[in-house]
Amino acid sequence: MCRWLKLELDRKALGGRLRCKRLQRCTSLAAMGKIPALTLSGNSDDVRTKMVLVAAKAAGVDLKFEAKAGVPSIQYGMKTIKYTGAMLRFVGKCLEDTEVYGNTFFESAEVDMWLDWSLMELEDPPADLERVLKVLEKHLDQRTFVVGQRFTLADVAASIPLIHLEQQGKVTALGTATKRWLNTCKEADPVKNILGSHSPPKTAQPVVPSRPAAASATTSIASTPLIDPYSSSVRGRTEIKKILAAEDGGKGLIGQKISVCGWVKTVREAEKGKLCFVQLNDGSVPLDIQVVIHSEAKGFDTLKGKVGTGASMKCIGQIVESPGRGQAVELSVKDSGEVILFGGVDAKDYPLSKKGHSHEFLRSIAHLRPRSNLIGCVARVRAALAQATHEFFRSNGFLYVHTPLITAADCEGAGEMFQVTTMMAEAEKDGKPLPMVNGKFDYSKDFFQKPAFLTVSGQLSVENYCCSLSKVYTFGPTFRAENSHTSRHLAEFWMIEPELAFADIFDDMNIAEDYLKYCVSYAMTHNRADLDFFEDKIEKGLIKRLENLLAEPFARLTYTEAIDILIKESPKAGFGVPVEWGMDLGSEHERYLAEKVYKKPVILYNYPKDIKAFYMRLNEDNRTVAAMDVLAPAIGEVIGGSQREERLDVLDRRITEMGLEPKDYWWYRDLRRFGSVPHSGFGLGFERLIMLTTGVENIRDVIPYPRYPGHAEF
Ligand SMILES: NC(=O)C[C@H](N)C(=O)O
Repeated sequence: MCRWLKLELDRKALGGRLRCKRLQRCTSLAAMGKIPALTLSGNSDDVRTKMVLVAAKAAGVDLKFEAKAGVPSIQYGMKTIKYTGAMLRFVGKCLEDTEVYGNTFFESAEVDMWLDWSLMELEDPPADLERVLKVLEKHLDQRTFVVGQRFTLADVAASIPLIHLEQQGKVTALGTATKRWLNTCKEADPVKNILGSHSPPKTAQPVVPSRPAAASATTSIASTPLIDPYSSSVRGRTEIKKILAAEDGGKGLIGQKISVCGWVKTVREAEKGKLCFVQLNDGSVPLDIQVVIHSEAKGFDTLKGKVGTGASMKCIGQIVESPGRGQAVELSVKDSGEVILFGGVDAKDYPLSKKGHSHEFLRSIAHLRPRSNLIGCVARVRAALAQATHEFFRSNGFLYVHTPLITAADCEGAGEMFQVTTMMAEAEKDGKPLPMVNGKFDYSKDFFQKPAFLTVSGQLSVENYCCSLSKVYTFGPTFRAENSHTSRHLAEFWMIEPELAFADIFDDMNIAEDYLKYCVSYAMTHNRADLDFFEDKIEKGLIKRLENLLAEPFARLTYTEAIDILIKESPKAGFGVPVEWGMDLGSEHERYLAEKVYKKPVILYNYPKDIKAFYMRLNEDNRTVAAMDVLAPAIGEVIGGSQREERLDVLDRRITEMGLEPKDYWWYRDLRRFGSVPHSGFGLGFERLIMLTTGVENIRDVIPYPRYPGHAEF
């Protein structure tokens, strides 16, 4: 690749405008260029991290943030940039069309000068703050900004550490010029965006902003405001996550007056009723905050007999160091604090107690079970994995397509579909018999004028979009009317189905593996506290299993090779169902391969055609099709996919062989008549992915409202 092109691609990756003329002729190459994202990792509370984030915002550079302990650094592909000065200069120089590094050659040198000065003099804690502030006051006396006529890196480097010191109560008096300048900086968009629109000083009362602050582009805990902007009905509250999931466990907030709202997990009285210990949870983290309510607190008397497990309340108090074990800080509610009870609970009626419950019991109270630790953790991981799914496909250029839920086509040809009809309700309403013709139901009288069903897969519909937009995926509910009572099947489940044009079965395997790993690593980064809960309560060794999944390439072998291995292993393994070529592998065989033979996920491909669907591409051998399944330890099959049959004559033969009617698939066949291309795709059962990531063994516990035979309540 030409050097200029590479440079311009890099510049584009950083969010800048492309200038190179040559590149305009090479747009197709640009589309192919694999451009790594620019990422800053560091502690979100670290002033250096904040400086770099503000500088990137000011420079218009797309900088992804990843919370991580340790010294902040920027990663770009394999390259790393460390040290605050170097990082600030780097983001300042990324793009040609910004002025954050000054407007002229001389201004840039001035920016450099003040950058070095600030990094040296405003280090935390500064050696001699009074002297430093004097220098700054003198410099700013006749100026709006530190250098030139606009907000530059010099302002970033000086203002952010000062704001930080101010928040810690270390700045007592500022000169008039410095105050004016600092206010200007605080009002600058990049600063507001990263630090939040209001940074409460140390002992501020909770304030409800009149207008909700715009969500920050970066999603670090520190860059969102301490007080939730959408909490006006309770006059402001802080999410418990902001306190307990902070890297210092909330210690940085000691001394601050804070309000929290939530549901009581446990309550305990002490000192003859003069103290009340409450564990409060608001769902933002799997951790409860300990609230110690003293009898002199306003509202204390209203709690008597009403605050049991499940009650909802708001507590206003001060964050103090916790003398107890298990938490760094707690909320102390004394005479200047207040407790407000929203909804009390009569302990004898509330079905959830503080001790654990069986998963079966929780299912019977699906409306209340989100308050259990288990279902709370599952819900957070489920949401994160959905987010990861969209992020993965979007960043790889896939379009999200909504495929219909009601369909007249049976994708799998399996016939286990839920029928959608209004005939029965109408007949019942009118008291008339169902319309019949020649001894069969007369569907021409039905809503869709033909039999219609809930979809079992979005694949056939998404293929149409694939054969025009190249890379697409669908993600939605699918339905199977199997009378199955196992812990692995549901009548309603969610499926992710990507479809790629100009791709064979090996491309399909590559994307499946990359996607699975992306999701697992996303949960490891964003949901560590939830995963720790699963490790502790559900599956010992879960984290290790997930690390293993990420560590190595998945094993890949053909179905025929797998059968050979399984036959050899049979005497030792003692399978319930004997192994022979042509059989559909059972979960005992699949798990044996993944857990015992390879000890990691395995992709099997080239299955016998007779056990697979009609749309899978027939291989040269005429006996197998280009189908693949991903099998994971502890779970079994998580993904099933194939290269699709793109040759019309072969497809027609297969449809007929399977006892289906080619005319029912007229539109699917049209794609093979007009501009047919090799293409591939797969389906991943979303609930299986959650089971894989959490270790939860019953599929009914990873979906909010499980649907299975006899169960459609809630
Ligand atoms: N999109 C897919 O390949 C999934 C496949 N149709 C299934 O239902 O298993």
